[in-house]
Amino acid sequence: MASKSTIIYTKTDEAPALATYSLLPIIQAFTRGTGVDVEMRDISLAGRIIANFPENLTEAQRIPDYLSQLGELVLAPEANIIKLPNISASIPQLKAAIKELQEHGYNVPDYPEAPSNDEEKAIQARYAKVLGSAVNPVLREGNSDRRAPLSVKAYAKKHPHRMAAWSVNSKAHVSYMTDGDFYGSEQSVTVPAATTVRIEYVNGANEVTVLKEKTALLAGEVIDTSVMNVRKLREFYAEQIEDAKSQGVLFSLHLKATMMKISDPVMFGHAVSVFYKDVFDKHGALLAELGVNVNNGLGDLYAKIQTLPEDKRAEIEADIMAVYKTRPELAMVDSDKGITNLHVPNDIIIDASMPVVVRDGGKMWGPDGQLHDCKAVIPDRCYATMYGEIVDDCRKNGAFDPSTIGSVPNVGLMAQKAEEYGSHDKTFIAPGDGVIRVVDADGSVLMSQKVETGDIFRMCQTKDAPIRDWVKLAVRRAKATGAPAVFWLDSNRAHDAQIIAKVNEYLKDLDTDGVEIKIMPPVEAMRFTLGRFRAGQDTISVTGNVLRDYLTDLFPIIELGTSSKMLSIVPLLNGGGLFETGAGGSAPKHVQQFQKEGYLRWDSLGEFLALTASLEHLAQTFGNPKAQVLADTLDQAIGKFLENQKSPARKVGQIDNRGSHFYLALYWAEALASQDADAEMKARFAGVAQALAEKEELINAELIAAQGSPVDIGGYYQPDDEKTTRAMRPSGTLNAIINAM
Ligand SMILES: NC(=O)C1=CN([C@@H]2O[C@H](COP(=O)(O)OP(=O)(O)OC[C@H]3O[C@@H](n4cnc5c(N)ncnc54)[C@H](OP(=O)(O)O)[C@@H]3O)[C@@H](O)[C@H]2O)C=CC1
Ligand SMILES: O=C(O)CCC(=O)C(=O)O
Ligand SMILES: [Mg+2]
Repeated sequence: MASKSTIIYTKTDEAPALATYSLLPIIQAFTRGTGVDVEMRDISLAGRIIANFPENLTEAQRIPDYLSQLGELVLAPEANIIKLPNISASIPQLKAAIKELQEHGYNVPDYPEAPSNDEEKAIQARYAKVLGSAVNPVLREGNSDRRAPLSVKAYAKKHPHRMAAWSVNSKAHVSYMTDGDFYGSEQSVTVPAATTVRIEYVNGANEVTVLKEKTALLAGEVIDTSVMNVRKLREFYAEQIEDAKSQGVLFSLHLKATMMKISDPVMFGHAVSVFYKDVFDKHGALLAELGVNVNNGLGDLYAKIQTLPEDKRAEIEADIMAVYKTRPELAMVDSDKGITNLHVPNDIIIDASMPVVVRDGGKMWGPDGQLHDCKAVIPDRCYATMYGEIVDDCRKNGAFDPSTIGSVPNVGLMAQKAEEYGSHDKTFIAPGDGVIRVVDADGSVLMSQKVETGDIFRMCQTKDAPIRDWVKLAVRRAKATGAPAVFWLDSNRAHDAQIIAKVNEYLKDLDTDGVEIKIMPPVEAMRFTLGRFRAGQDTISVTGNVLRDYLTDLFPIIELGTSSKMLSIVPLLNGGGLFETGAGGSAPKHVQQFQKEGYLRWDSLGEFLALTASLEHLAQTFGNPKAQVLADTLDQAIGKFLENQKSPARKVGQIDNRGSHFYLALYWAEALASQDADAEMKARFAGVAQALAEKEELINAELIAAQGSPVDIGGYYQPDDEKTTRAMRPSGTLNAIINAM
């Protein structure tokens, strides 16, 4: 396990993993001899699959269960982790990763989609630990503090990114259910003392089936239950499909099937089977026989009908094409390849997809490869209404101007799997009509929800200590910035009502002198925040976990063009630090471009910012002055990096991720050579700075020469180390300088 001055740097997936091959050697070279060790831990999707099946693998193939180890480390005060974005895998992605590992000679088992015996059930249970958002909830043992650093915000104002115009006649809008959703059914209680509860289903004949035997609760913990009525959900989808058709707008669906890995794939699946109803009406029995799972998208149907005789397969494919004649056009992911919003559940993910609708003037890509007004379907009212508000605001007031708008940082409640984050093992599909209820250890029924067959029941839990910490963090940020802090809480939501009571109570214990604090339901909070935003004023959003996720992509994408430039800190409850690299994800499109044309447009600014915060935390916690020098000089280097516009561009022939790392190294070495706080470091880095500066032209030439043709990295989920190192470190001149440090 890590020693006190160790920074753990995570190996993850896709674009950030590629960037790591280039950036980590530079970081390790710069920290050498300073008492700071930077060690890598593999928590990639492939690494986590491997870690869960050691007995199937050779000694050389095995990877320790680093995620569990880090899950323990975050409880310790010395924790210092730089966490890069990772894939939260949908089932199609998990299957693809397994297939790739098998092709690489790893004897990991197939994913049993419909386990038929105990052995298969055990395998599925092991894979469940790898599926979906399986990393972040384990590491986020603290609440979330995400904001645009002042230098980054100033840069964005000076160099505003392009925002598409909004027309007052735009037909873009957000559609949500009016009843039968999670919002409408929520119940919530706060338990006064520690206890355990049982979740059980009771059918019409009063027969009880236990769904989850025991859930331990701490004193003061808030629990809530809610139900999505799927009959009403399907009616809603059908109406919205018709409405999109009659309005002539694209139909789009925005869910979080990756993070909300149990409930949202089911909601996604209902959209697929309603949209392609004619196909399922006609071929339902055959498709069921083939094991088609609509929750995995239409892509699953296409994959499974490949085994059919040619004429049958062609008939089904023709019936799919016929659907498009009667339905509205779908929002597209890749119109050239005919990949729609409903193809897989992980292509359009709400936190990243809705901000792009706002950025692009209310439009999404249509089947013709052009942008069109869209209907954004977000079934549950808990969070949909605030998106409705921002879309309406843009239609009324036009596009936001990044050169003048304010900033909306976020303080998010997420520690210890707060709210929906911890609901996965308490989400059930109702086996029949009846009730699902939560029963206390003493036999009293705490909550009872009416369900119909197939309904989605969800229970969440939110511990008291994280809530106290979150309120404290909000006040701290408001004091530090002078910006008002708005708690986005809706007293009409049962869960929020419980949280509001706690917020009001805990605020009394804090020094709130001179701090403006408000509590508003999401729609009003959005209205209030946007008014200030357009006037160039900053407003802190203080939210639960889901709004944390949504707002920390939404506002950064409007303000900065991408959420990857955010400072994203998780002050761990026990004193350690988790430093996330931006607020965005692992950018799969960037990998496609890299493989096709040897150009990586991934911006590592999030890594730079996280590293600065991590070094600073280490310096202050363990009194390491060299780490403070590294942090201060890195901060200066980032300033110069922004000023000189050394972020990756987008096209071959221009600076890419690798070139941006070179400039960071150059500026960091120059700043170290110019400081006077540490003479030894000053002397050591003088030579490095000089060598890098002298070779600037040659290094750039070598880096640009590596672009422009396809790159083979030997795998997508498990790239080959040697091939990827070669691809990501193509400048012999730069490597020689870094390796000699
Ligand atoms: N913290 C975490 O671990 C998170 C993980 N994820 C995971 O990431 C994957 C992809 O999610 P997705 O919804 O596509 O969202 P992403 O944020 O990964 O990507 C959406 C778009 O944002 C832009 N972008 C994101 N990061 C960068 C960057 N560093 N530099 C430049 N541009 C960037 C890119 O735009 P453009 O194409 O215009 O360049 C990219 O195509 C999923 O598997 C998801 O589960 C998602 C969020 C957080
Ligand atoms: O854990 C996940 O699946 C995604 C997390 C995310 O999007 C975020 O924290 O912003
Ligand atoms: Mg997010």
